[in-house]
Amino acid sequence: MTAEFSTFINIGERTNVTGSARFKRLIMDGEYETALDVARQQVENGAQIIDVNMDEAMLDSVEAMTTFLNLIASEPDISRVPIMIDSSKWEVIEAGLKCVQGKAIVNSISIKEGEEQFIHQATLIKRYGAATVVMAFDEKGQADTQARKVEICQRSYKILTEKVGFAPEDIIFDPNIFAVATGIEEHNNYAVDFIEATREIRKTCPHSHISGGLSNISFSFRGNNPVREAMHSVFLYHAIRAGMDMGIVNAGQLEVYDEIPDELREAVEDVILNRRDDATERLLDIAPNYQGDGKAAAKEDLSWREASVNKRLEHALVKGITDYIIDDTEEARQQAERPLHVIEGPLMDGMNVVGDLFGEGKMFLPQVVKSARVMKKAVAHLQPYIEAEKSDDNKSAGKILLATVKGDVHDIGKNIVGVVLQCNNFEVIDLGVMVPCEKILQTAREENVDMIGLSGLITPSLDEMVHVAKEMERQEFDLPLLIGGATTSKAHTAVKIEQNYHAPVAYVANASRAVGVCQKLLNRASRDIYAADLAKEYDKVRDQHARKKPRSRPITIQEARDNAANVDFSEPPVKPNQPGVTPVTVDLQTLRDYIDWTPFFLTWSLAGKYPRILNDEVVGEQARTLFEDANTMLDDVITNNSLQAKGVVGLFPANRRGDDIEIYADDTRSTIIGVSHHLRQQTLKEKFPNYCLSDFVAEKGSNVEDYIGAFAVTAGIGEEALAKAFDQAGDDYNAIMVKAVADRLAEAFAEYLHEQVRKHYWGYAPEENLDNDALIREKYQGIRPAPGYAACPEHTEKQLIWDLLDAEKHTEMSLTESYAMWPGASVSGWYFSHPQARYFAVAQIQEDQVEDYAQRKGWDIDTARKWLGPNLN
Ligand SMILES: C[S@@+](CC[C@H](N)C(=O)[O-])C[C@H]1O[C@@H](n2cnc3c(N)ncnc32)[C@H](O)[C@@H]1O
Repeated sequence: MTAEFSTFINIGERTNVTGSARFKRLIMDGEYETALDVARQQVENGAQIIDVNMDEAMLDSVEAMTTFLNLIASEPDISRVPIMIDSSKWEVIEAGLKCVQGKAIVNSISIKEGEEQFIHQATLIKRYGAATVVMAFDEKGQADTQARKVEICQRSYKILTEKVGFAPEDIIFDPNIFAVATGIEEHNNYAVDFIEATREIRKTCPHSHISGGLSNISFSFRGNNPVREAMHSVFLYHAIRAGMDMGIVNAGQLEVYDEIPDELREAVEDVILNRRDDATERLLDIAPNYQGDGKAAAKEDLSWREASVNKRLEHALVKGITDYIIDDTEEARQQAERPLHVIEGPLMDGMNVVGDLFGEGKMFLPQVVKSARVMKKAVAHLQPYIEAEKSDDNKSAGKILLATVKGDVHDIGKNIVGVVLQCNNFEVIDLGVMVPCEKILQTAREENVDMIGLSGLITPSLDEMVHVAKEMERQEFDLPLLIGGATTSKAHTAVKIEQNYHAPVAYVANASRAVGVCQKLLNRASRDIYAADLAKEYDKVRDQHARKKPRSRPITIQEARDNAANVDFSEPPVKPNQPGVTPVTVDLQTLRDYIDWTPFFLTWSLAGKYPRILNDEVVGEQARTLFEDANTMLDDVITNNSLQAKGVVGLFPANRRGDDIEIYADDTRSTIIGVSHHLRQQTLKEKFPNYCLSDFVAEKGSNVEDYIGAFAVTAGIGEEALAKAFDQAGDDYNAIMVKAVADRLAEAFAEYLHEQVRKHYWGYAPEENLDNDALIREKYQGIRPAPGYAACPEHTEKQLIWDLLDAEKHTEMSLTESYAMWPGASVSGWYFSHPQARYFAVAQIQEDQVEDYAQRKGWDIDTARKWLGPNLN
């Protein structure tokens, strides 16, 4: 697998008031918490750095930058990526530097105002431990030619490293991407100037990085997206190979390099590489042909059937076409000396092409999973012949054991990693979900595996992974250990896991990284070098972690309570129409209309909002196929009744007592049937309250009779059996698809039931009339916070929901020892009806609250620390 694309760092740019109208409006209106969602979406969509810019004349930019960055600091899911502080005003940059605790990046400085100021600013940046973007700009202006770009960057590099003592790896040059094909002859070489300057700067300024804003290049083709996207793709293709390793690249504005029609690619390449004088005219001539649907013409093309059998196999693998695979495999078998040679030859060659295209960002995950399905079919066809030969010289790239750890049931991500590894000729032993440590280690021994990969989604799984690492050390294992899954991180791996185990431990951020990491770790020669690099990197992460200033100033729990949300209860809460516990059944056809499809595409690593994604220029075709497949699956499960949904809702009288909520049997409020415990934000808030969910329920003794709701829903009854059946038929794609669809149905059930509760069961919003889009955007009154999420991060509270609702009896849903819900496609939570109720993140809490919480829960302090671990420093 080639690494160029997978090491490219993508900078998110939506948190920029100059670039995003929506973000600007949110900031101008002071809606910072919603603006945070913009940042969060960027991270969820794969941005590895987020650029924050508050340069707007009507704004106090210093204040806006400070407020926003402080808010980001208390959102671990956002602040795990570095922040790029983007401003043309130095005071804004400095204000930003004061707020960011992790690694910040300044955007940007240059020698345009002279060396003295440059040195002064760089010295300050260095003091903050930040990296910086350096524009190719000097006293004479912005660099446009290769020579000027190189000269200014080299000069800046020399000053930074020699006079300021700046770490070269913290220098990111932006040698200016300018528009080409503008009709002005002097502009024709701009792309080449950038690419060649990049090559030279990377060579002469060791360890520095190169970045740039991609969309400028195609500016003159505004209005013709297919051509712009082809230009972006071609430019990036060459620039990355020359050493560009970062950039503002909107994935939605990028064509797959190999998919650009030949004629267009050639014309674009002529322009980008300035290969002929009439390049611009030629591109202008053909550009109109590619507007709109110009690319669709070749769809039904079966000409590939005329190629050689090896080429046909490759084509089928790359395109995921199963229709002819048995015939083609058989033809190849008859031509081969031995059946095994078909696997080792054309099939593996084809999979290598898939691996390379994926590694370069030219193929997407669902395509790879489909390729795997084709491969499996071919192998299944050959298997009897291979066995008849009694040959066992199977040359796998290595044997890898994968498992979701004890207490956790989530496995879509792990399954995808497994498929990707298999595509790359690794033998995968997948132990499934909820696998106890002993079983993992015992199987690893018995099967003599080369590596162990652990996965987990919920926070308690982090501790279980630490446990497995410690056990591996104690039992004297020497195998590399891979760590992955939604809540895992490089920081957690470095601080909590790696130190406990002497052999290599690697955090794998996503499926596309897995193959590269495994290959490096399984090759004896590269393993030691890679392991040493990893160890060094984790040392650095630990060091940064240890030196990290507290994210924001901690306050005592009393101070936090003194700044509780001021919630208005002058309007009496609505009494539920249907108090007590009510089981709910619903047919999947109804739920179908409530599905939020955007997360579905993300599961398959396709970023973009539904329905727009279906017409996205890059992933649109993939998204449409995937969407069609999901709907076929939905049709099937509905017709065959192979998945079922069950839920239960409970509405109870309740009042707040301190940070807890007492839940009563009936309106006499004399019998407490449960106490729901909550945590309060405990860092200094300048503009906001220190929220706790119980703030949204009226206080006991206030004479306000309030209520709370609880729910548990699943759409996963039948999910496991179905996934297993697909798995056994060698159809990983549909095995993953079932779970992805069941997950969507479960979330849809939660959305549907919440609406029913607002309008009927509780009935506090009987007139509500929202379409699905408005429901997804949570335009209704009230919230349904889910234990384990940021406002109520402590998972054991789910037990109370189970007890109050008798959830197991009504829904067949159960809780694991880590409080994961089984089946996987399940959702549970609380209902708060107050119009002021909102989501927030408890984030970091202090020892006094831990003690207080332990007392409220009846726990000893160690138990409290264990369950509150993710919110402790
Ligand atoms: C994870 S999304 C699920 C809905 C989304 N439309 C989907 O289909 O995936 C939003 C849900 O997560 C939970 N949630 C989000 N933020 C939360 C927070 N800060 N605290 C508690 N729960 C939260 C709530 O249950 C909310 O309804």
